[in-house]
Amino acid sequence: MKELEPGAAILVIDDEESLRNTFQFFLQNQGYSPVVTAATFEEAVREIGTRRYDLIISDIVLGGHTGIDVLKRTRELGLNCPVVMITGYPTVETAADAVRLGAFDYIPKPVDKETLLKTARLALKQYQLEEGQRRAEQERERNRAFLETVFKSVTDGIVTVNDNLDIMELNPAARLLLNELYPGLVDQRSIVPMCGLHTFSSLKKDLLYVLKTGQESTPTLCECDIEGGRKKVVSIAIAPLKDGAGGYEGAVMVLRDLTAPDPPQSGRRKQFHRFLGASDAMQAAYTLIENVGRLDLNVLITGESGTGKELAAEALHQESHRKNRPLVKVDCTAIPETLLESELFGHRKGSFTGADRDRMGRILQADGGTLFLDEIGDIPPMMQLRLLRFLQESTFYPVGQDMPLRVDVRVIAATNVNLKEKVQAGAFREDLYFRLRVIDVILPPLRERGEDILLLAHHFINEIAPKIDKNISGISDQAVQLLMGYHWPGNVRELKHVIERACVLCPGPTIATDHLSKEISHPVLPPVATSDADTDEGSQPHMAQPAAATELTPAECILQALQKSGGNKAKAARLLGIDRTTLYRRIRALQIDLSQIDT
Ligand SMILES: Nc1ncnc2c1ncn2[C@@H]1O[C@H](COP(=O)(O)OP(=O)(O)OP(=O)(O)O)[C@@H](O)[C@H]1O
Repeated sequence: MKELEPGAAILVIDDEESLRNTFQFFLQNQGYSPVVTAATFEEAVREIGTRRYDLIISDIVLGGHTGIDVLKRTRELGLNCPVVMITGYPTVETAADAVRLGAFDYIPKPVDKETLLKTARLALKQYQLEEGQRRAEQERERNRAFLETVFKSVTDGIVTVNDNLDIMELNPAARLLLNELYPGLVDQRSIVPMCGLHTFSSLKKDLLYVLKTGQESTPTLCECDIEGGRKKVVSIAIAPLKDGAGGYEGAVMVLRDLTAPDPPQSGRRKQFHRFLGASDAMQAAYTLIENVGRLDLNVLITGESGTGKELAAEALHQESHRKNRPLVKVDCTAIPETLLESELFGHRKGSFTGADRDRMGRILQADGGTLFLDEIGDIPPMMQLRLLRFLQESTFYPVGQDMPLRVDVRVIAATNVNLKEKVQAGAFREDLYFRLRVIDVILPPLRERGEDILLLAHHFINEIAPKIDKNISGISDQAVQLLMGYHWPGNVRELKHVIERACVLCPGPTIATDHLSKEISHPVLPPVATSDADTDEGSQPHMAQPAAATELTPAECILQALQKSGGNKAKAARLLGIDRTTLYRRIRALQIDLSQIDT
């Protein structure tokens, strides 16, 4: 009788080719698919990292490794699929050990096909059952995570207290507000000291009423003095904290800040943390970072190279309640693939060749603070899986350790590749993408921040010139035009290098066109797309490397685009892959004579 487990994927690991092939042939014949084989521990680990298996059948002796190593690795990766050991008679005790360590079962050699089939069916059946339960648990966990996200992101402060008026939980908004109303209260983990303040004289009475009767209290409006001689008006509503079984286990306070907002800031900000820039695009980025910073959510920062993604991560950390805890940065591409795992998760002494002592990973270093994962788009599939597990559970296993560690870390990731496209191409896990991108901050390229180019250029001159004993005070009009007309593929980082070079070359007080590099004075621009279809909305052609560059000057490129669009500037901007304002700015900066265009 064939009992198929449709789609059940099986990995067979054995260093003996004939056995591998026999198992594969037999199991495939029974309808299991795919049945993949691996000859070594390393090959098996690679396989486990690249696809999902429902069952692993492993020889217990594997060259320098054992089937138990496979089992451990599988569990370290957070995978729960059953592992069945194949064992020779002399190693039955090791096999029994394997079962104690979590193997599903063992089959002694020579392997009887019926036993193999029976064990495989049993393992898959039990796995199916457990997976069902796990999925239900995950569903509950997702709901819980959703509620937690709401809890963390609402602007009202939410505090839960028990019968003794001890603080059980509070969201980031409550933490901020309570810190203003009563500095130090949150650390005392009790609401009692606040009840002692004259302003909150009815708070204790209301809390006790709710705790005693299980009824909501009438919301109160409190006016209180805060630091700097300012006042805050806060409404407090208290309700019983239901326990899901008809009873209640404490009270929940909802604090709403009703203070009239400060008058709008006069003028726009030219600086924000380490960012410089007064353009509209940067004003929007500053406000977003301010608002998102204080919410304890994972953030994905995207933007072209050199747009300041690291600065954004620093600013988000500084704006959060974690600012006095560490901000740990990891450039995922700077660390070789083989070391990335131990760099992030740490390792135990002896867990691999060269691990001569315990090592604390970056995640643990970031406990209580923020972990910044730069260039996240390039991490290998196995690391994607491990990171996902960490983000789902806030726990992780250092390499070679069986006991998980729990940490409280906010993750900020950054990438200059289009992660959504990578997800669509199957190169980045979708579940990880959504976990990382609870909120995204998109940094604009420099070419879309026209006025910032000069602001930054002058800032860099003031920073660099004194360091090399130069007295440089300005930039010639022609050089300004070139800087304004350039498309800055390397963004602010490139601008800084250009100014550094110009300062070195400039003998007098003014930077002139001669001091600018060839890319600026004779830029090679991306070729003009030939049809609207080449520049559909989502593909942002200016962000991609041009497939083939032309030797046209910027002015010629613009003229060519305008010719092609019959003088229609919106269409020409689309063809060039820039927005209309940038096109207008460049036309002005390059003093392009529009009368040359045949319309
Ligand atoms: N708005 C800005 N104001 C001042 N300096 C900036 C600004 N944006 C970027 N920089 C500077 O430009 C350089 C590059 O910034 P950063 O490393 O944050 O960019 P990035 O987007 O992370 O780049 P990559 O993707 O290549 O890692 C740094 O020296 C940074 O200080």
